[in-house]
Amino acid sequence: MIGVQTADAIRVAEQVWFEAHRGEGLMGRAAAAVAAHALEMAGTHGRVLVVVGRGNNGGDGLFAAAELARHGLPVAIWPVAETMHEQGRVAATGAGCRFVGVVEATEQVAEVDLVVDAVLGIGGRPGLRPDVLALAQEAEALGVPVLAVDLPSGLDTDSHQLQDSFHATRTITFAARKACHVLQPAASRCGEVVCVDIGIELGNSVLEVAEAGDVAVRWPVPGPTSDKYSRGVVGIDSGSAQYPGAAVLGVTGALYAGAGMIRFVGPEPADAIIRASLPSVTHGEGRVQAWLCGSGWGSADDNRARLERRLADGVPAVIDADALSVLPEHLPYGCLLTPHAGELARLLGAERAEVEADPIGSAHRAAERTGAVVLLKGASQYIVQPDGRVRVAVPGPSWTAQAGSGDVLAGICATLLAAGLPAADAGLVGASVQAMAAARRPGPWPPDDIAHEVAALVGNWGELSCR
Ligand SMILES: NC(=O)C1=CN([C@@H]2O[C@H](COP(=O)(O)OP(=O)(O)OC[C@H]3O[C@@H](n4cnc5c(N)ncnc54)[C@H](O)[C@@H]3O)[C@@H](O)[C@H]2O)[C@@H](O)CC1
Ligand SMILES: [K+]
Repeated sequence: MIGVQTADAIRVAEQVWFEAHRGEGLMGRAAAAVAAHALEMAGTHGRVLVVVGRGNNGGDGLFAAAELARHGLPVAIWPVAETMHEQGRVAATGAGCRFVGVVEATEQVAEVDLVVDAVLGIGGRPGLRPDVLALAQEAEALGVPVLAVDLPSGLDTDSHQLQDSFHATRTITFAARKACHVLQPAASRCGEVVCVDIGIELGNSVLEVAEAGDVAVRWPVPGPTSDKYSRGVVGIDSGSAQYPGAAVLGVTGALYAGAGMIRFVGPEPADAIIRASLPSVTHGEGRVQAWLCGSGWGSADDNRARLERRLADGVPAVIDADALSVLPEHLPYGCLLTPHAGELARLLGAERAEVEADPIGSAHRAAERTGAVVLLKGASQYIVQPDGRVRVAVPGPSWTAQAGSGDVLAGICATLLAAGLPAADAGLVGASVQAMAAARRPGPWPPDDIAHEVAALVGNWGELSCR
């Protein structure tokens, strides 16, 4: 898991470091890393424009500029504020960098091989001054590579929200990733994110982002003594006369994620379609280890009773879509709610915009209120537990933003719950595996094709664990 830290936590850790290592500087380490990446991106004869702000982020930029000039690269520096990091200025001047004003900097953008953005880092307020924004937009429009120091200036370090900012090709950050590097849409401005260890010690992270290896180790690969019951029986009550496809997709997700057995109890015409197209699915009531309810129910009058009937078994359930509007006071232990932003807003009696502005806080409110784990779906997928722990699934391509992806995902998660994974792991692993499968097959593939890709991906993990 990748731990994410706040700007405040970094500042505190830097302070602790300075108290223990008087006289030594962290900035030299940060600047050396920036210079190494700049050299790689610009090439040994590349021309570089470094845009520096007044704080320590600008200091990193000035020392990196000095290093590049010592390697023989022609370096121009635009200091955007009236003041700048003094030792950095001396180093850059001594190394032969040329200082330019806004007019020349703007002309230079079309000429250079790399722009280094060292305007604002973790001390920056969101947004950019108009002249700096104009240069950032010019670089983007011309396709000039941009290397951001710590974060693309203009972004809010601790937020997922988009601001007027540089659009980096690569971002070199220090000590740990911050929210803006990993959460969409802000992360889309960071390009490739490289995290450099500068030697400071950090405590617990505010949230964790899953990596492929975290998904593989949690996946319930069957062992030599597994049978269909021990692997997990999934009960699926989804679909309606209006939305039979949701049921077919949920069953497909469960099947290709490796359910030991599926009992489908949803209505026609989905029942007949599934009998005809997915013959391994059984039909009718029986014991299950987890339920999937809600996908494609529509706004029927009996949704509340339909959900109560399924929850009466007391086994964990994935509660999706229309069932999220009719939650009872008490849910069985271990349930997973799978709303998108609109559904979460309805559940909370809030506006969708409020959820989009504060996805983590909103998901946490729902988790606290219901006692269930919440998987909030979207470009970044948050798994939030009632105790406030937050994890983010492995990101995937935007192609999965299509009708039916959520139905498949609910089926995958229900399979994982039935296999015995705790709800937080079922949400994390389910959302991640779908994204990873989509990444293996980028393009406008329908969600059931991506479910097939899940089976191919997971099959490799099975082979690894059998060796
Ligand atoms: N503290 C340290 O020892 C280290 C700091 N490092 C660098 O230092 C950065 C943090 O430095 P600072 O705390 O000086 O903060 P920044 O360099 O991020 O910028 C803060 C300065 O810019 C001004 N400012 C803030 N928002 C603005 C806006 N929207 N428009 C115009 N001016 C604005 C502030 O008044 C302040 O003077 C990190 O991001 C990192 O790049 C690294 O060198 C590693 C070591
Ligand atoms: K920056």
